[in-house]
Amino acid sequence: MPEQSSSAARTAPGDVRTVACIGAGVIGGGWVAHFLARGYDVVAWDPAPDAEERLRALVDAAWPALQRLGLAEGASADRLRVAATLAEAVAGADFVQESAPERLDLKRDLLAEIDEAAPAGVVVGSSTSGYSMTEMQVKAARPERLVVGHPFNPPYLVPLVEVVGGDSTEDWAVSWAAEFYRVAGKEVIEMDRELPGFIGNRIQEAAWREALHMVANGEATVEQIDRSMTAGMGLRWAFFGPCLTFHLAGGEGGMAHMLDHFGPSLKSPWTRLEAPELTRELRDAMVAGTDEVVAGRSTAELIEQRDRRMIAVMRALAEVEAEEAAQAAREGGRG
Ligand SMILES: NC(=O)C1=CN([C@@H]2O[C@H](COP(=O)(O)OP(=O)(O)OC[C@H]3O[C@@H](n4cnc5c(N)ncnc54)[C@H](O)[C@@H]3O)[C@@H](O)[C@H]2O)C=CC1
Ligand SMILES: C[N+](C)(C)CC(=O)CC(=O)[O-]
Repeated sequence: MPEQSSSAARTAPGDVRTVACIGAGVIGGGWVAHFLARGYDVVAWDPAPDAEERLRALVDAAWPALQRLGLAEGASADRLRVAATLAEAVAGADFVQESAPERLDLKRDLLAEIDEAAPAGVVVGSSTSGYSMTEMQVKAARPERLVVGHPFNPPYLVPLVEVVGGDSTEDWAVSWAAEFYRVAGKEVIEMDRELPGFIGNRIQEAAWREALHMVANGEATVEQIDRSMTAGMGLRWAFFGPCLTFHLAGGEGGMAHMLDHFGPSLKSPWTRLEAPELTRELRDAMVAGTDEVVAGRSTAELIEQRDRRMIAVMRALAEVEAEEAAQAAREGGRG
């Protein structure tokens, strides 16, 4: 990590008033809706000729859901301004979120352009799905303030954002970005090191690649694959991640028993991914890490919490599905 530069953030995370969003497609538009709903002024820029029309349509479509979730004081879709140039968009920004296409060459040039135009001390977050900031910040004159702020679609509903700097990013910028995203209502994972694909995408890409293999080999249909998630583990993963879920697979014996019982299955052809050796060190690390998440709750308490939350998720889904079915019936049984 480079020496701390004399520059530090121009604005405290809690004093941000204006956010610039560069790139206003699926994700950039979702960020615009999120920041507007959290009560910020948002200035967007996107080179596409129809970008403003698309952007305002996306915000208008998202707004009812955001109103149901609860808008911040002073939040208004009217606080969106679309700038004619990138420089105009970032000139008065307290924070910049980049959401341009996932192309390394484009990100490098764009981050350098944003860096040149944005005031000193303004942190810039990239929505990149998997590039490291180290490889993206190579053309920037002031790379110390560039971080990854990887969201999940749609950013205005899915709370997670993964934050990590590059080799030329300074610690203050990573800490500032993590704190700003929290203040802006996001759930932050501040990573200790760069990892291609960060955390969430590595997990979901593993599932995604298996899904593609199964379809390619005629082993499962798209419908079966999606239903295996929505009627299976997806219900659990909304509130217990894969580790805590498998802790309960071990019953009273927890993660330790689960690994001892199902450890040999790691070598079964259940996946095309190479399994790690289940060493004693890995076993102990999984048990210790899970114990931290368990935080003293008994298996009975966890089972009760799991079942209560799963019933809540299932009831909420059933309620929405009944409303959708009734709506479809009113509309003449739309397919
Ligand atoms: N789509 C998704 O589910 C997610 C995407 N991301 C990341 O967000 C970023 C944007 O992805 P999407 O919104 O899906 O793509 P998109 O294609 O929907 O939007 C990209 C936007 O960037 C604009 N653009 C093109 N060249 C540009 C430039 N030089 N400067 C500024 N804007 C430019 C385009 O006009 C377009 O509106 C990518 O880095 C992607 O990996 C992150 C999380 C989820
Ligand atoms: C498909 N994707 C890799 C761009 C998805 C993400 O990056 C995160 C998400 O929204 O699932």
